[in-house]
Amino acid sequence: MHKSVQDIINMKKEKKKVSVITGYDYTLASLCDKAGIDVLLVGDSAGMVMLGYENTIPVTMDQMCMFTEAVSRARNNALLVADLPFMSYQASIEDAINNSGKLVKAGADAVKLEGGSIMAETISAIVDVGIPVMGHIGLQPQTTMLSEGYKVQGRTKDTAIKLIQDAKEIEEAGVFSIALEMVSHEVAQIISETVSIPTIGIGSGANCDGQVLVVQDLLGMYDKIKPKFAKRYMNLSEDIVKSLEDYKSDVESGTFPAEENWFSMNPDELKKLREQIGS
Ligand SMILES: Nc1nc(=O)c2c([nH]1)NC[C@@H]1CN(c3ccc(C(=O)N[C@@H](CCC(=O)O)C(=O)O)cc3)CN21
Ligand SMILES: CC(C)C(=O)C(=O)O
Ligand SMILES: [Mg+2]
Repeated sequence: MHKSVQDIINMKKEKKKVSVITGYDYTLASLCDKAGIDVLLVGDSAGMVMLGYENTIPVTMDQMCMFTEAVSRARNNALLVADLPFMSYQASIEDAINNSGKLVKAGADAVKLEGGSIMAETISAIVDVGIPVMGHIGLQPQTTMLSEGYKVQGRTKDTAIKLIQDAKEIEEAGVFSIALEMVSHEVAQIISETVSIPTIGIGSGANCDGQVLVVQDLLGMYDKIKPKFAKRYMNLSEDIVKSLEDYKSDVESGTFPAEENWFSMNPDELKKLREQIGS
């Protein structure tokens, strides 16, 4: 049986750090699950990493459902959380509930949405119908059209107080965990000490209750943005390009395919064929 929302909540009490990976496809999600990652997040960053958009704004519910279905076929162990994409929950509580239901039917155990106190009512409405919600405060990529890009949040006293207040209000509204994206590490620590549910940091320092990274960032295969928090455990792009160059050169030289890569007829059948067609 895979991990439950309650298992993740309990990890904070047991002082165990929660490992979260954002992934979108069957193949990589299978490997994440095999590695024992606690939570697989089907993030709306899929729009950038899988579909090549500039930001997460264009991502649709249909796309999120497709990625969620793919990851759900891969997981045996992890909890599966899916992002509600831009405009799938902001316009009305009815939208939020309907679209959360779609992600659950696609295989998610919980949904994640961006926003602090202004989302409190929406969060409790989704939780009330029986769908667990992960919060997401700090940098909110779905609202960066209003600001100047992907910047650190909570560096001043007043923005810090707002973030702490947001965390408390969404905890009160019923989230089981809160993603803290690009929050100054001091504020992330205060929030983590204040709320009783696990905080999951990305670019928010070491005192969060867990960490999240995008799998393609971790493997070093997404080169378009290189945020300082995205530690590269491999430089897979280099290896992939090298392998593809080797393949191209093997095709051109005739080194590939070799005998081990092809299939033969039954020799008797080949003989009969030759006789019949006279070759
Ligand atoms: N592949 C990928 N990884 C992510 O972590 C990610 C996405 N996509 N898409 C959605 C958001 C956008 N994120 C981003 C994107 C860029 C920066 C960035 O450029 N950061 C710089 C500037 C920090 C500053 O000084 O304000 C950095 O050096 O970290 C940060 C977060 C995080 N999320
Ligand atoms: C980075 C995480 C928190 C996310 O929201 C995403 O991958 O979309
Ligand atoms: Mg997201």
